[in-house]
Amino acid sequence: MIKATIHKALNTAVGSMKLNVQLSIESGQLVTLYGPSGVGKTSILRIIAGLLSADSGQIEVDGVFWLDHEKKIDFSPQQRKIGYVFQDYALFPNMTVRENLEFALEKGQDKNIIEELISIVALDELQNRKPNTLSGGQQQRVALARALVRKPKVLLLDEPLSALDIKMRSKLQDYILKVHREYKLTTILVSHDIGEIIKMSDKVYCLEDGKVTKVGDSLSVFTDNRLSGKFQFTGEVINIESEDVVFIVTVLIGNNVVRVIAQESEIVDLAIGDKVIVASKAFNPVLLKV
Ligand SMILES: Nc1ncnc2c1ncn2[C@@H]1O[C@H](COP(=O)(O)OP(=O)(O)OP(=O)(O)O)[C@@H](O)[C@H]1O
Repeated sequence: MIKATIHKALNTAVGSMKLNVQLSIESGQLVTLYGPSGVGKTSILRIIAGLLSADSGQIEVDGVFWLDHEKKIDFSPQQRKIGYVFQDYALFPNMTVRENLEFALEKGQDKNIIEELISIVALDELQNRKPNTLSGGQQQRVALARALVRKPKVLLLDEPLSALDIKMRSKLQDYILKVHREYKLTTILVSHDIGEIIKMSDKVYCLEDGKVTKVGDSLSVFTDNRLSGKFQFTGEVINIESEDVVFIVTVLIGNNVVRVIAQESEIVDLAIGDKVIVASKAFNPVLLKV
């Protein structure tokens, strides 16, 4: 179980912002941090990893305090059992896939973990290649495997899939879920993709201006239980046009474009770029802003 209380004054482009969050994550859960750019999601991950110091707070993982500001406990990043995957892979370009993994081994650590990880994320054929000869998805599989070499308890994923196309994302989501379950990890993911969040997470924390505004299981957080439809898709509004007495809202769902007829009352709050849920209600499509 991870219990964290984090306080940190951050300097944003428009002045200072106080990061004040409390997280409570059961062991084995996959939890997502969701919110607009600049609300402090990466800072939370970096503070948990020990890469950024909090002004005050506590981080307790399975009964061990990694951080207790009052008691002056502050574990180094090496002492925290963390695996960290970034959006930009951050692999060593001059090393092969296998060497990238071996470099992460601790002194004296059993090397069998390397074979195991190569096999679990299907890197057998690629293990002697250099990162710049691999696709983004393949590189991210290497980064994921590398983050697991030291057998972390906690896996931190900072928008790991946002540079990948939809097909690759879906494949990588499956790999992440596989390792999350197989290694019984507690995983914290940062993601903007609501479909991804619903597919992957047990719980989601919505953040605004450094504070948690909503927390719960992903489906109820994003639908607010307002919908009982048989299907629900999330997408982004790419056009709104009026036609006679109704409006046509064009929504990009994955790589499909869907046109939904809407009443004026449904579109008053809606703008291009908004995330929406398209669902069914009594056989009619309905739109709901997320
Ligand atoms: N070490 C630091 N000290 C003070 N302020 C910082 C520090 N690191 C980041 N910030 C500021 O904190 C704010 C939040 O940044 P952060 O990267 O945590 O947001 P985010 O929610 O992850 O955003 P994005 O989705 O764009 O990655 C930014 O305005 C950033 O400039």
